[in-house]
Amino acid sequence: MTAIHTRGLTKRYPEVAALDGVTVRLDENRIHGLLGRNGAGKTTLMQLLTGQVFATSGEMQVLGGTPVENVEVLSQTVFIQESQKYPDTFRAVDVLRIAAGAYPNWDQAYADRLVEQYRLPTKRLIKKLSRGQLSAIGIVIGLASRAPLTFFDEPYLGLDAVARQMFFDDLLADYTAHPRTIVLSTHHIDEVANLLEHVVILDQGKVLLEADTDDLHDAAITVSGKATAVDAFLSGREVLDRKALGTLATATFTPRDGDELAAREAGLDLSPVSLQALFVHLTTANAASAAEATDIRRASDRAIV
Ligand SMILES: Nc1ncnc2c1ncn2[C@@H]1O[C@H](COP(=O)(O)OP(=O)(O)OP(=O)(O)O)[C@@H](O)[C@H]1O
Repeated sequence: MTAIHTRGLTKRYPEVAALDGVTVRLDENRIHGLLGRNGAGKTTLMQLLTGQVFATSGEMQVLGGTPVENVEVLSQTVFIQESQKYPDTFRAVDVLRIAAGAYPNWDQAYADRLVEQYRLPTKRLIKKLSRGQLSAIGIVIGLASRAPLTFFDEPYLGLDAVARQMFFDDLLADYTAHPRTIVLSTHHIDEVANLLEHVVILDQGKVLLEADTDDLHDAAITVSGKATAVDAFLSGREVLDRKALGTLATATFTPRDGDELAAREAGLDLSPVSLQALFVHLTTANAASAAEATDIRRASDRAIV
């Protein structure tokens, strides 16, 4: 079943098209990664999908309906934003009490456990909390609400590495026990790569790549070895990236049938391309990478077949 389907979704501001003809399909009960460099349009897409801003044009279906002023859809949705503001007199305990009343699937015992785990001082005024503690409030709400559709927009600003890892572990454990659709925007790609089942990469408001992460692994391969052997092997192949260090070279390319065997026979080491490497490569030189993203998508489509 599809949780989210957009067609040609566009949001124009006077100076910029924050989203420009975005067509994506996100299946339900999966963890989707929304990746993109600063200003790519990630937050805007989430704001549109949660009815917080209006589209300029295009269509979207969220849990079978429009999210705009639709209580039925919005009551099943939680959106954790990095820039969430709270009234000056509020303490975390006040926010959590409101969240408990707002989300039908709220699990209070789980929320209490998370509060302890993230060492959240619930009685202190929110305006006195550190950046990481503020993020922890969002994480507790995002997880304990168990909303069928959960959006996390960079939810861990200010969290230290331990707390961040804790969040990824909690997310995976709770998602496994209570499957739901999760959309996570992040710049920490390597840290979440194992968690993501499907990714959408946005660049300047457009979809650069949409693919299942399993298929991406088949869509590009990294070879390394002696530079002369690597270059001989790459001849006639679609190269995405090549780096040399002295007499050694590493290159990422789009494989065709039989390429893995051929690389081994050429004495090269093979490794799956990392999502982070692919992301950096695709988003650094936009014009060239749009064509490459199309090639990778074709390759990942072949992998699906
Ligand atoms: N309310 C607004 N008015 C004008 N421009 C906006 C508005 N909101 C977003 N934009 C612009 O739209 C583009 C996309 O912004 P958005 O916040 O969606 O990006 P993002 O991918 O979430 O970025 P980041 O990773 O830095 O948070 C940016 O160029 C931004 O400046």
